[in-house]
Amino acid sequence: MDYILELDQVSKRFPKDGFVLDRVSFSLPYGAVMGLVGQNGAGKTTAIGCILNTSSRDGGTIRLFGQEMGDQDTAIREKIGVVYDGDNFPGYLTAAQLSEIMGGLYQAWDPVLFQKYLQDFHLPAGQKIETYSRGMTMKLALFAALSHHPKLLILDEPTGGLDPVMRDEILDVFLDFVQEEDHSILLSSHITSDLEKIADYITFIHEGNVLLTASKNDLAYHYAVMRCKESQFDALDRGDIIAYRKRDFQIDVLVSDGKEAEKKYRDAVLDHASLDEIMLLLVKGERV
Ligand SMILES: Nc1ncnc2c1ncn2[C@@H]1O[C@H](COP(=O)(O)OP(=O)(O)OP(=O)(O)O)[C@@H](O)[C@H]1O
Repeated sequence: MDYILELDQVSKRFPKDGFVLDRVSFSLPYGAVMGLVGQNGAGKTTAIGCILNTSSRDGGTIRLFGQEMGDQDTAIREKIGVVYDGDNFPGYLTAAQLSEIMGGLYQAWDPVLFQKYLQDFHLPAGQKIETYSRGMTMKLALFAALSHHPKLLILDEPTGGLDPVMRDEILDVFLDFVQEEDHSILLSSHITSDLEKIADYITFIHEGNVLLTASKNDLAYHYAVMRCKESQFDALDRGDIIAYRKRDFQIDVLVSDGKEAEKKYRDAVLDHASLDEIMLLLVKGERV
């Protein structure tokens, strides 16, 4: 399989607060959307900073479009559209002025496409960006990222703080973007329902470590939560248990192959594992 983005054992330390991004590895294929999920402070933004080379790393390799990106690598940067959580542009600019500035930064800047986005999504070109609502600002950032014809979109919490209608509109723009088979998206998000809708792959990150990286189909069709009594839990092969959590009257056990588990443990009760529940079990659960 060809990958648009590959992280291999990427590490980054912040000695002052003791945070370590610890040998993070994952790969994003062409034509796919990967969701980077994790709690606040898990290391998502740090990982994105390493990918974009805005943050130096202490170890590991990152390949974009099959190459390692150097500091002056404008050709690779041209092919990446980036949207950060929060303010992406100075508020005193209008969208029309922003278009002129972007034209100077990106060879492939397409003012006609940018203008079309502004019109289609009712963003006033002559109004200062600081007067935009949060949703309008996020849309503007996304359209600016798309208007230099990138192949890879990297989005840090692009739908955070948006209402469901606005989120849905933005998710549709993402889905439209990945219709092209050489386009991919890496997005970090806390909103697992968004990822259920658009992600093909999910990477769970916790305290700087990748806990799990898998295709969403694999998670949806194979991963399951087994509800066990204590005696059933004791009889499980330890190798079948990814993580477990003791509750009042049962033990929830995350397994990677629900159908196998159903065959093997005839009296087992198995439920579909939602992203939220997988995350909860990986983060709060215990390992054997
Ligand atoms: N420039 C920095 N200097 C020192 N510590 C930093 C710096 N940037 C991030 N950190 C620390 O690294 C850890 C991971 O932060 P990061 O922003 O990557 O997490 P995140 O998963 O993106 O969180 P959130 O969902 O809240 O945005 C945190 O403990 C944070 O304090």
